[in-house]
Amino acid sequence: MHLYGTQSVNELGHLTIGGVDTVDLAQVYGTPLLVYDIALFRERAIAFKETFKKAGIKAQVAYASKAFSSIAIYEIAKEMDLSLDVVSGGELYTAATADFPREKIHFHGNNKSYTELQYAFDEKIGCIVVDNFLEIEMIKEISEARQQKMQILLRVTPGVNAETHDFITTGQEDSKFGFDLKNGQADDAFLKLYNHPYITLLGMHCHIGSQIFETDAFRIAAEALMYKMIEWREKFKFTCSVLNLGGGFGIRYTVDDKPLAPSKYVEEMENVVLSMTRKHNYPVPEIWIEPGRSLVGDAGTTLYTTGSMKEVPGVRTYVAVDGGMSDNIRPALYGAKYTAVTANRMMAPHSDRVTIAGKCCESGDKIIEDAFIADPEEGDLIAVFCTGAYTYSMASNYNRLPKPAIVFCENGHDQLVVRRETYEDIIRLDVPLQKTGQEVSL
Ligand SMILES: Cc1ncc(COP(=O)(O)O)c(C=O)c1O
Ligand SMILES: N[C@@H](CCCC[NH3+])C(=O)O
Repeated sequence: MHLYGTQSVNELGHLTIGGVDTVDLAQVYGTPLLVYDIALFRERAIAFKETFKKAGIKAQVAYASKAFSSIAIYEIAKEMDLSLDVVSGGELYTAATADFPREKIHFHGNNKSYTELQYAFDEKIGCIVVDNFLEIEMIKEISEARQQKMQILLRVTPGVNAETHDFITTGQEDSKFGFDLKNGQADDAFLKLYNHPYITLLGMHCHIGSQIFETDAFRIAAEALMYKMIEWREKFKFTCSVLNLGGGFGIRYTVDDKPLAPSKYVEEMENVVLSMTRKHNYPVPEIWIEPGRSLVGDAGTTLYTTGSMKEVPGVRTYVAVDGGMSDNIRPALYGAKYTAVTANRMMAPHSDRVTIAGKCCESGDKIIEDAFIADPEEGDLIAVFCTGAYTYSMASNYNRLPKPAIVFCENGHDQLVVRRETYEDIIRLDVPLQKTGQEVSL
């Protein structure tokens, strides 16, 4: 049994997270409940930052908050002196509500709307990561109309195919994101922005994919971007001051995943940048990175209560829990694998092989096939590990299930940071038909 971060087992045989008994958490807040180990988040943030510091390289570590966005996690990110990636007006609004330092907010997205871009200017954020030609025109128009400066990075696709699930690779040429580095698009984008009175081009950005376990792909991407930067200096006498290499650092969902320490990814990037800048006498750019999953993924654990069970003789036993694909779509969407334990009976042998099913009306609503838990009983508390990234942020109200509550635990204390949805929340946007006395014809 692999435990993460501050997880432990107390004298009652209960799983604890951040020094808090998960059985108590379930009683106080109900289930499903998403519990974050905040010390683990902090540890990871420090590991990324310290590696740059040791090498004496100026850096920004931006939390890619699409992985999990809430006011409280932005407050923790602020405390940890991280920067922040947002990909929508909604994430920016959440960041503004958390009073996140605007100059450390970077705005991403392959189809930012005019309104979203205006909002970014209103908030005077630190940087817009420009993704396409339409966006270039919109940013020019807004900055000129307002006579307001804006810093930008150009997002490019370096043609790197990182080994991960097809849907979560982004650095290959056939991608909806960014300007192609090889076919001249990136140069065209550069020329449209170069020497603009209000737009300050800081440098280049790429993000090659997610849940990556090797450093080669990052090295190849970093080299490709550095070569382009060197070319722009030769051709246009322009020097990039920022190289943003994105996120994508893998975590351990199951025994098959072998993630590297944060320092390993960062050191590889540093080595490429330092050796190429030395060789080409190029000023060392600031390196920016954007970890999402590796900051929050294994810091999150979902607690479910077991309900009905069904044995299909000779095939499998289904153990149903009180959540499902509505709070974690990743197994259904990507075939993502997780591990689980029986949190209220950690000392019992975890030798029963079961399928943990959700409660949604879909046969594919399975959280884990072939989970090994204690001999299941109705009312057990199942803890599914590593659910901190891309679960709540991708959650839905399918079957009108209310979204779970979220609790942060640290040093023996727990705090509710997102309350559980109620049935009133579920219908809050519904507009009943107006009673006019006449039938509505649609
Ligand atoms: C541009 C960008 N940056 C950062 C991330 C964060 O990736 P991860 O959560 O894998 O670290 C993503 C998501 O893949 C992304 O699209
Ligand atoms: N949502 C994906 C990752 C997408 C990363 C964002 N570009 C996942 O759950 O793994």
